[in-house]
Amino acid sequence: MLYAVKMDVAIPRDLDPEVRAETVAREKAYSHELQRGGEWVHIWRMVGQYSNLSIFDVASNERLHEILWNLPLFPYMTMEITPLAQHPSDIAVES
Ligand SMILES: O=C(O)CC1=CCC(=O)O1
Repeated sequence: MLYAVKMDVAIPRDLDPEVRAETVAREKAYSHELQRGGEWVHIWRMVGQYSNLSIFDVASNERLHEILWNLPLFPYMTMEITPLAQHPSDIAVES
């Protein structure tokens, strides 16, 4: 199941800089692990924003929830989640 997830990050300005750096480093490592495992298919920076647009390919709604809930930056994020379906004009799937 494919999902587009827009993540807007808003880390409080007064967060301890060490906690901030450590949380961002854990977020990166967690993201890399899921990318290597094939569930986090794409991550794009949204120009001019502390936001990303990501594509996930996961087995279920529950699995996506688990992944997102465990993001180290989850407490500082707002997300918009869009389930994706094949488009009939996609030449990659046209028969
Ligand atoms: O910087 C972001 O957009 C938040 C984020 C998600 C995965 C990652 O490494 O950073």
